[in-house]
Amino acid sequence: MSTPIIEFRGAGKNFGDVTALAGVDLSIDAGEIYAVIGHSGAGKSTLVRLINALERATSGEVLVDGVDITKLSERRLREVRLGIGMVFQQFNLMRSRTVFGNVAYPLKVAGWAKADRERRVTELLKFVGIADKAWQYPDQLSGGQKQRVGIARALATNPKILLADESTSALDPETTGEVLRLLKRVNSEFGVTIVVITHEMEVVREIADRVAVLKDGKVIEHGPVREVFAAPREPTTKTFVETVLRARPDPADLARIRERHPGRLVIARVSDDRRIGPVLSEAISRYDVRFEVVHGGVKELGSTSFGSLTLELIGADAAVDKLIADLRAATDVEELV
Ligand SMILES: Nc1ncnc2c1ncn2[C@@H]1O[C@H](COP(=O)(O)OP(=O)(O)OP(=O)(O)O)[C@@H](O)[C@H]1O
Repeated sequence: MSTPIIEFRGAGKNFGDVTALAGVDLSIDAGEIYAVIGHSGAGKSTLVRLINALERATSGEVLVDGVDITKLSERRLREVRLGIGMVFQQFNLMRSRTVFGNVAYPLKVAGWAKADRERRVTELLKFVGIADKAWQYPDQLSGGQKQRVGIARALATNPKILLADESTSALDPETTGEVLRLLKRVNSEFGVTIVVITHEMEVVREIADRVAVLKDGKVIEHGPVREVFAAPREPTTKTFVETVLRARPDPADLARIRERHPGRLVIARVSDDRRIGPVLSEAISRYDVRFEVVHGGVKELGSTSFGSLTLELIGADAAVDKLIADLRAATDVEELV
């Protein structure tokens, strides 16, 4: 049985007339990587800020390690916050301190002895791969290196939870990939629960076990990443998934496809458990319909693959209708009209 380390129970947050979060129910297990995705203004930062009580919920409960933190005094909250690390995309490093000094800072605040601090900082800088930069200043570092310092600093006091804000990504895609792989190591080697907020589905695909989609302050869909990718239900989720797959022809592609393919066009979602092969293999013999794959993309996710294929179906209208109906029994199919 997995144990929730963070639980939202009907949690809401209003800023005056603005409802940033409304009745959020969400449960994050110890040791998992949980992604929260949503467009700008959906409420992601607010959700994360409720976890370390930088904001207080205006309704409902937020449990961290079984304790409802909405009811705690500031003094008790400081203790809870010690168990939660935070990595900001804007880095928030102190420019006047060296890399070493930045990572050592939270240990100093927590009252660690000098020798212990030095040992811990050295170990952390090695772990994040910037031991050789210990005596440099933030301004001398690249974005990726700064992010590594931020991760080392966030891990300094051995938090159980790490909150990572990837939503205003200041890094190029390659560096983002390196940072995500580092976060994965933090999770697998130290068992740290990671909550990552993002507006990129590629980030979700690369790193997360489960994902929640936020829209207008509500969780509209959540589940294991593989399931959400294979069968997104809500239109917002479908759009996010499509940005990763790039499987849907954009209007310019579609215009070119139409010039060469006058038959009816459908987009079929495919995954390991949504196979269209059996239906298509009988297209000619059973339906007297020819088909051609005219566009598509299939990606790997863990041990499964998923994606979308755009097919041209050529045959009598009634026959094509029948084939589409049988494809629909196997998966989501959309006709492009
Ligand atoms: N301190 C605040 N005072 C007033 N309104 C706020 C405050 N913080 C957030 N909001 C509002 O709450 C809503 C959710 O904001 P939030 O920052 O949580 O969204 P987000 O999904 O993190 O967006 P982004 O991706 O742009 O950071 C928005 O309408 C925002 O304007």
